[in-house]
Amino acid sequence: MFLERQFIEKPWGRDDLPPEFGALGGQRIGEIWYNGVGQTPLPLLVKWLFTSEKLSIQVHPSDADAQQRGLPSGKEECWYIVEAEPGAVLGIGTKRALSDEELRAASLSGEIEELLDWKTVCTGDYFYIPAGTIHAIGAGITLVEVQQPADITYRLYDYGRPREMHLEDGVAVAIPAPYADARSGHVSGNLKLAKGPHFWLHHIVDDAGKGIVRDGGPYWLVPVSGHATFDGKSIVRGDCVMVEMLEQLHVEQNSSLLIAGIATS
Ligand SMILES: O=P(O)(O)OC[C@H]1O[C@](O)(CO)[C@@H](O)[C@@H]1O
Repeated sequence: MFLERQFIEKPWGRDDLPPEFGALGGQRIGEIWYNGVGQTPLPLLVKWLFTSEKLSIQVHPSDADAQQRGLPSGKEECWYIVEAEPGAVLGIGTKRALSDEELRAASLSGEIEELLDWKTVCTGDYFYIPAGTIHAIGAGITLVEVQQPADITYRLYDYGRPREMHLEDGVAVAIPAPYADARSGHVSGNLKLAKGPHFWLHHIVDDAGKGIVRDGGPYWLVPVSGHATFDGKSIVRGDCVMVEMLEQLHVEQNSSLLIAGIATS
């Protein structure tokens, strides 16, 4: 099933998306969400993000934090960098551990921007972002994000943009400490990128890569570059296809395709 695109406007988005993502009528699009028929939400949310400015410095709740607030689930996410302008950065974790009071004060003053640990990124970098991690995606980046299907972001700092802030919830759920998650790195071949309690993400570059996928379907196929077919039909960058089996998937040599699925163990 080819999933339906939902275009989300964001102040940090772009009005010049590559043509394969569809006509946008001059809107400033930050995200494309991939939903089921009639825009039905699915148990995993795949997004493309396109940035021209920094996103808010933010944090997401864990399942337990979300449930305490009457929300069905928290939000963990994983990023794969598709393109990054030279010098483009992501902020993940803080340079040192902070107390709640320090985090609150730094968020109010903007000092949080200097306390965040910014890293230069390039095509092929990936990061699993556990709930509670303070983070911000920088400008000039195109990435694929796979996440729990919960639209809950607590903004700690937004560079003065006139958007809603969530300081108290953000401070309550944040774990303000250096990022040290082993589910991060740089990939160019067939590799299991990350597995969390809710979902997993693999990167494959040819048909042999299908062999590393041990978990059952459904599978979300996200072509990034090169050429792939499913059941004889071309699937190209801009598509996201949900399938039950991988037998009919063919990935040409030196392509780049992400496969995501729901964690069952
Ligand atoms: O608050 P902002 O800056 O719009 O950022 C929200 C976005 O950030 C992300 O959590 C990525 O970090 C997206 O999933 C989410 O839609």
